[in-house]
Amino acid sequence: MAAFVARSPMTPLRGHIAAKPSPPNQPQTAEIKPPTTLRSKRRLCMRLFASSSLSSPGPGDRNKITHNAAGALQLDSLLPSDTPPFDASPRDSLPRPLSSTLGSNPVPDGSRLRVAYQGVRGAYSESAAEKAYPNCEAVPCEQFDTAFEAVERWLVDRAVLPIENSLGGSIHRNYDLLLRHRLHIVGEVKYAVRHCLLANNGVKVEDLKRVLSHPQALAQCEHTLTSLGLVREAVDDTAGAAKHVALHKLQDTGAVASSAAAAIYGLNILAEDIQDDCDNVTRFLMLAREPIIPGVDRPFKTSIVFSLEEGPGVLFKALAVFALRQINLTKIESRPLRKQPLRASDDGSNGFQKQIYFDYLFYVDFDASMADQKAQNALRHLKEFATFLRVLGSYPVDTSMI
Ligand SMILES: O=C(O)C(=O)C[C@]1(C(=O)O)C=C[C@@H](O)C=C1
Repeated sequence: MAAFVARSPMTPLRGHIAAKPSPPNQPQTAEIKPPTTLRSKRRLCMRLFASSSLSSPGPGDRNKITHNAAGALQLDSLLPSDTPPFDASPRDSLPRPLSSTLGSNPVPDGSRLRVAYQGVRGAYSESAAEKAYPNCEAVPCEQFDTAFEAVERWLVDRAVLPIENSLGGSIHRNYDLLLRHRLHIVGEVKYAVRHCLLANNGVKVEDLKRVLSHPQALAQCEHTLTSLGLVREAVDDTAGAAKHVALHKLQDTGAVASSAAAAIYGLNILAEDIQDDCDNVTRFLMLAREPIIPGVDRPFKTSIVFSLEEGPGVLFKALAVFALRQINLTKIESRPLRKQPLRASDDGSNGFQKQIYFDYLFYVDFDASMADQKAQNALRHLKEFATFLRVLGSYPVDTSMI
């Protein structure tokens, strides 16, 4: 069995501005209306910054924005002032109202949408961003947090980030970041992920001892990599792995990445479609500073997050608010409630010792628009006993052929 070594051979990550988590204690169901005047736009901008614990962007902020060695966007408060500024051109300093038309591109003033993704050129996330917003300017970001922050700080217009994969499961980090940040889900895009085994010119499969890739990609190719007896090393993204192998002309190390990454970094494709199942699809979320106006003209989905009191049947009761109204649930995910991960029962009535429970946040996606009365009633019902509830977004279902 091949060993899994979780370390990054890439340039060490620089510290980025950590967004302070917002306490999940207030229902966040209110919509922010698009601003109409420049002043109200500025006010909205300030309000958003205030709520995300980040200061509003100004000339000084340019010093904090850089690209790393791999070319990805970094937000760094510790950089010297002579660091080359990121091209946050004037259009980024003026807030633009978002339209309710998904995928609207180019934006009304004729400029292209700037869309943040995690990874470097050739990452699947870049292709997903281009599928979500054709002709956009895809902006590479070093980490998921960086992409969230880039939208919050008006450096880009949108972010497209993976949330789940049909083989590897949920991308937990992004669930946690959805709650920590104040962005809204305005759409989803499904992308068929087809992994290749890449190596430098002249390197054969039998020369390989190890392989680099994103942990999700390594997990999606578990059988193939095990059968080849390769040691796995996790890096930040698949294309970054390809770039590293090419840059260092590695002869005993391959990368699991896309055919696009092979072309960009000049690697050979030793094997195609090496994922464990040919149906390998990653679902990405499209994130914006403002929500879209939910409609009923096409299939919509709504994503929420809530927490509950401990007690028998409480989760059953929570899910029943949807079942009672014939609302189909498409996804449920639980994550530790970090602010209060454990809870001791104060009920000593059964004569046993106090019990310690884990406390959770539940993320649920359901098949209904917030414009639908049924969905509003279901959430009103849920609010009667949920200790916290936030609507993350109500957006059109991606029904496109993958
Ligand atoms: O590394 C990449 O290329 C990515 O875009 C990231 C990512 C992920 O986070 O799941 C996206 C799609 C694939 O599932 C594998 C990796």
